[in-house]
Amino acid sequence: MGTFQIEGGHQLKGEITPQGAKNEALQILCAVLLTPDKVTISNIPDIRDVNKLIEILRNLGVKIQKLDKGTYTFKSDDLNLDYLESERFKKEGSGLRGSIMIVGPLLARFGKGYIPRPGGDKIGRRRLDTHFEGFINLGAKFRYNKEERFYGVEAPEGLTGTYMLLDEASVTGTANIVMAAVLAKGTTTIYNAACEPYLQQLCKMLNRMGAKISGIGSNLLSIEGVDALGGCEHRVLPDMIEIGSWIGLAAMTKSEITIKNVSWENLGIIPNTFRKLGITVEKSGDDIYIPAHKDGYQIESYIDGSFMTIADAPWPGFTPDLLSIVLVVATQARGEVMVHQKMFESRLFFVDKLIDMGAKIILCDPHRATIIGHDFKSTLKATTMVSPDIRAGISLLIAALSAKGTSTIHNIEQIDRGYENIDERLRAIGAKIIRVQA
Ligand SMILES: CC(=O)N[C@H]1[C@@H](OP(=O)(O)OP(=O)(O)OC[C@H]2O[C@@H](n3ccc(=O)[nH]c3=O)[C@H](O)[C@@H]2O)O[C@H](CO)[C@@H](O)[C@@H]1O
Ligand SMILES: C=C(OP(=O)(O)O)C(=O)O
Repeated sequence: MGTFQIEGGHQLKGEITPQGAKNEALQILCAVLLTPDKVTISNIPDIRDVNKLIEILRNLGVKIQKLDKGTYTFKSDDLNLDYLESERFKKEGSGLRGSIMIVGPLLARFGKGYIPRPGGDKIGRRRLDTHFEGFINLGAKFRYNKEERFYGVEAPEGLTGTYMLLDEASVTGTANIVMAAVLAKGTTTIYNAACEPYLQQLCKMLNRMGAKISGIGSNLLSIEGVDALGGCEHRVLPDMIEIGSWIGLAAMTKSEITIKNVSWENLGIIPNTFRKLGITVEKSGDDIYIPAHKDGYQIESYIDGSFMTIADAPWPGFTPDLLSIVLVVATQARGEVMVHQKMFESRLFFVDKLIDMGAKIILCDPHRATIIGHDFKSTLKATTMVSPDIRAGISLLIAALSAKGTSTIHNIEQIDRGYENIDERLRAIGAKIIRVQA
């Protein structure tokens, strides 16, 4: 278990460039399985989850070449499908959430797809029904081995397009079904589709490969099946969750930070949500400029004067992956806010650690926390903590950077899952953080 030691209380200053988006990269990497031709992808983040998925692709027989930092070519012309039934795959496939998205492309191209129960954050129930109901709708046969927690779908005769109304707008579920439908016979219509920029990027990439997808960016996708897909080039967008994390970090440490090349048009409601906390988020070309909040930041209230709530929702709503950051930033705001995490039932428990550090938070129930900000009149106290999941981890790190004294965060592998080289990048803007090897 790796550890960070963080000396808090220092203002940071400078520029930070976001990495490529983790959740987009996981989808895009799975899409390389849909064609025997070469696919070139750039801006792939060098993070644990992505590297694990690249390893799975390699073990599946995908020929992978690294051209440059973040740029790889993939060629899936001679796959080793036996790997899917190996003990090794059972271990490697369950190491991350994103591995679930190899099933759709494999089913579409080879008539079968298998996956052990995927990993990812332990933040509540993470069911896969939407994925498999989608495949079944397309004509696949489904089986599940309860003992081994191993899922399988098969369609030796191929898939057939149909209309489907998803039971929820699942992000990875929509990506999986889209990747299966692009090679199905006939037209598939997916209503209540997720439409995060991750998915928009995936659909645009698939169209460049020869797919016929319309409705991109909406919750109604239409996919006219084609016989085969070819190669393409694709660049992963900057990671909007990292961008939100840096906005929170700047405000909470009263630092002046420029976040470079953020792709503003793909940030949706994120900048405005931080503005509701009173944070100045300035657009400067394609950068975000956050001035030092010397006088703190004041949480807005609603027009009628009632209490602000920040809640998650499928895109274009506010992503659940930034609620933990909103929560930690609110601990030093002027005013009160309720954070309502609707999607996941175990994602707010980390507030205990913030309370230990001196934050004023009431956990109303597993989904809702009320935060009363200190307005910097009292700083958080340094402590020792364990990172329970990726976003709680970064939130605790932000808390530690703002706290008085030296904090220790264990289990930083959770943070490394999604943040590239975070200690070095934070040191470059003045943070006092060191990585202590396990
Ligand atoms: C690898 C990857 O891309 N992971 C992301 C993906 O996970 P993932 O695709 O696993 O998450 P899903 O979109 O399937 O669902 C997330 C949770 O929200 C619930 N739910 C979902 C849709 C809805 O309309 N109502 C609802 O309550 C689901 O029951 C589930 O508990 O999307 C999540 C939701 O944005 C993000 O937190 C994860 O970072
Ligand atoms: C929940 C997350 O990731 P995963 O779905 O990979 O667990 C996240 O990125 O916040």
